[in-house]
Amino acid sequence: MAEPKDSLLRRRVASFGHAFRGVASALRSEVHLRFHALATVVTIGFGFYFGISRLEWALVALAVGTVWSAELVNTAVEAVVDLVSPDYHVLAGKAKDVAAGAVLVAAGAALVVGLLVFGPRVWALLG
Ligand SMILES: Nc1ncnc2c1ncn2[C@@H]1O[C@H](COP(=O)(O)OP(=O)(O)OP(=O)(O)O)[C@@H](O)[C@H]1O
Repeated sequence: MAEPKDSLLRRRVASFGHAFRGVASALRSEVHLRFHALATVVTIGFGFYFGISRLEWALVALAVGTVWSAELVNTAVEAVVDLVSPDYHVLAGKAKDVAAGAVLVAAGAALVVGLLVFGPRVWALLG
C-alpha cells in the first residue's frame, strides 16, 4: 500500500538530484555562470556589510535568482540547439539570440536593483 507514495517521494528526491546535477554541470561548462557565482557571493557580502533591510534582501534574492534562472535556461537552450542544429540555421541563431536576450534583460534588472540598494551606501562610504 505504501509503495506508490514511497516511489513518488523517491522520484521527487531524484528530480532534485537531476536539478542539482544540472546546476553543477552548467557551472563546470559556463564561464558566465562562474562569474554569476562570484557576483552572488560579493552581493551577499555587501548585503551583510551594509546591513540591508529584509525587503532589500528580498529584492536582491529575486534579482540574483532571476539572473541564475535565465542563465541556466540559456545554457539549456544552447545545448539543445547545438544538438538539433549543429550546422548553421537562421532559427538556431534566433533561438540562441533570444535566450541570450533573456539573460541580458535579467542582468539589466539586477543591475538596477544593485544600484538602487547599494549605490547610495557605496556613494556615502566614498564621499
Ligand atoms: N547553429 C547556429 N546557426 C545559426 N547561428 C548560430 C548557430 N550557433 C550559434 N549561432 C550564432 O552565434 C551566436 C553565439 O553562439 P554560441 O553558441 O557561441 O553562444 P555564445 O553566445 O558564445 O554563448 P556561450 O559563450 O555562453 O557559450 C548565437 O547567439 C547565434 O547568433
